[in-house]
Amino acid sequence: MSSIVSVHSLTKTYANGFQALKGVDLEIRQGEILALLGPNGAGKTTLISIICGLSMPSSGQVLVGGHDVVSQFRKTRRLIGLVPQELTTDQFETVWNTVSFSRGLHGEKSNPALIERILKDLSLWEKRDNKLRELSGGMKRRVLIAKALAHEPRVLFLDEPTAGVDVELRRGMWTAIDRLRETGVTVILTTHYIEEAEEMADRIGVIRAGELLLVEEKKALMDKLGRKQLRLELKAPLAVLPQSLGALGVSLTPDGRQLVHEYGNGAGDGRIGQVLATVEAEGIAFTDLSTRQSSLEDIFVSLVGARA
Ligand SMILES: Nc1ncnc2c1ncn2[C@@H]1O[C@H](COP(=O)(O)OP(=O)(O)OP(=O)(O)O)[C@@H](O)[C@H]1O
Repeated sequence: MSSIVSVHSLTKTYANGFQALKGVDLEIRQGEILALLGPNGAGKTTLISIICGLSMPSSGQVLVGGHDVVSQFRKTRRLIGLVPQELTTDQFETVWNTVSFSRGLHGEKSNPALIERILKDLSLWEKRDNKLRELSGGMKRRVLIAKALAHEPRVLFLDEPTAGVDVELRRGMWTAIDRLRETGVTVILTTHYIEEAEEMADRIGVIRAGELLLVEEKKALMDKLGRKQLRLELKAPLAVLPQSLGALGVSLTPDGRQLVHEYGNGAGDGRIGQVLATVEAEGIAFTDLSTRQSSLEDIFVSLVGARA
C-alpha cells in the first residue's frame, strides 16, 4: 500500500527551547485508520500541526501526497482535512451553510450534490436547515467532520474526536468515521480512549516524550505484546504454593484462593495442559476456571507507564 503521508526525521524545538519531537519517522498508508496514542504532552498535537502545515518543523521533512508541507503548502493543505476539538463557527448559521462555506473557503466551486452526500453519510441530512446551536453535542461534532470533508480531502485528521462525549454518541461517531474509510479517505486520529483505538484503528502509533515508540498493525501489536492469564478458583485456600506449580511459573494470590498462570499469546500455550495436570496431581480441587487476554490498555500502560 502506498504512503499518503511520509514523515522523515522530524524534530520540533519550541522557541523556549523545549524539544517536543525528537526525530519522528512515520509512513501513513493510503486508506488506513491510524490511531496515535500517547499521554498528555507526548507531542501528538505538535506532530499533526506540522503535517497540516500549521506549525513549522525545526528539522526533517513531511510529504503529503508527495508534496512538501513547507514549500508546497497550498498543495498539501488542499489534500488535508483537520477536525479540531471545538466548534468555533457561528452558532446561528445553518448546518448546510456552514458546511458549504467551508468548501468555498478552500477555493473550491460549490457542489451541492457532494455536500448532500457528506451530510447524509454523517446522518446530518435531516438537520441541514437547523442552526448549529439547535444541535446536540454529538451532532455538532459531526458538523466539524462534515466541514473538514467539504473540500474533498484525501487525509482527515481528527484530534480527540470523542473527548467528553457519552458512550452512545461515541459509538455513533465511530460508525460515521468507519463509513469514511469506505470512501477511501485516510483517517488519523488522536485519542485518550484506548477503547477507541482498539475498536477503530487498523494501526496504532504510540508516542511518548516526543518519540514514536512504535507503529504496528493493531492485531500484530496485541498478538506480540498481549498476555493471557489463566485463573483457577480453588475449592479450599492453599497455605503455600506447591513447588511443582511454582516451577511452571504459576503463582498463588495472597489470600490463597486462586492460582494464576500468565502466558504469551503465541508460544508457550502448551504449558496450560501441564499446569492443569500438575494441579490435579497435587490433588488441588478448583471450582472455576477463567482466562483473560490483556487489552490494548494493558499493553499501553506497560509501554508508556501511564494511562493515556
Ligand atoms: N508553543 C509551545 N511552546 C513551548 N512548548 C510547547 C508549545 N506547544 C506545546 N508545547 C509542549 O510540547 C509538548 C507536546 O505538546 P503537544 O500539545 O504536542 O502534546 P499532546 O501529545 O498533543 O498532548 P495532549 O494529549 O495533552 O493534547 C508539551 O510538553 C507541551 O507543553
